[in-house]
Amino acid sequence: MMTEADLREGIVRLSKSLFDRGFSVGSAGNVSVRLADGLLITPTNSCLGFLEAARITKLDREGRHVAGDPPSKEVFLHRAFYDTRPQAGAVVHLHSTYATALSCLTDIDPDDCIPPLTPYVVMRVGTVKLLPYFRPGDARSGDLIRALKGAFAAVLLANHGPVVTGTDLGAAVYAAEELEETAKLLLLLRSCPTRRLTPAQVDELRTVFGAATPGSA
Ligand SMILES: O=C(CO)COP(=O)(O)O
Ligand SMILES: [Zn+2]
Repeated sequence: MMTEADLREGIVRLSKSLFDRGFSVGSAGNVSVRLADGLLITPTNSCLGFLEAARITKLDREGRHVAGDPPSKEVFLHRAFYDTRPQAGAVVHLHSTYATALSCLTDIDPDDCIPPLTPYVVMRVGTVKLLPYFRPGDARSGDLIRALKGAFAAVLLANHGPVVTGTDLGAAVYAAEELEETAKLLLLLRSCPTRRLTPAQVDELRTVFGAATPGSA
């Protein structure tokens, strides 16, 4: 069983890993984990590369500030996922370059904006819904996630970036990385005739690996 101290250290370590590899820049992005009595989330305006475990924000189950610095202004995105997906143990929001580029295109399918190009995006991420643009910190984006009733493990915020869940922080980070790499492939292949996995191939992955699909983590 991980202690709160372990989870704080995990947020510091994996957030730095994301930052060091260019998945976040400046003070963009935020990371949280679910606790039995609330959640831990990165403080607002913090850089994912330079977090301090003791300053990570703790909120209680009602969202009240219990410890650490003031929370990310996107905390409602994270709480919307925790409240609607019991299997979600962690949430990662990034402005990673290729996923954000994809989120700005006018011709992507809002119900399947990261189509099944490779097995791992099916296994780690599942179907991704595109949500309409609201400014960062506007609670209406949280309402849109709640309206999905937990059916998606990940969403793409239009002209902004991805919000990805996993059963624990490691799984959420892997899924965010897989989403970003698939967005990169989609953009690299944009002008090429491209083979996608067939529905039967997607179903096989879901059967064999219990892949991340709508309705699972
Ligand atoms: O990604 C961000 C806004 O969308 C960063 O916001 P915070 O610094 O408040 O976490
Ligand atoms: Zn953001």
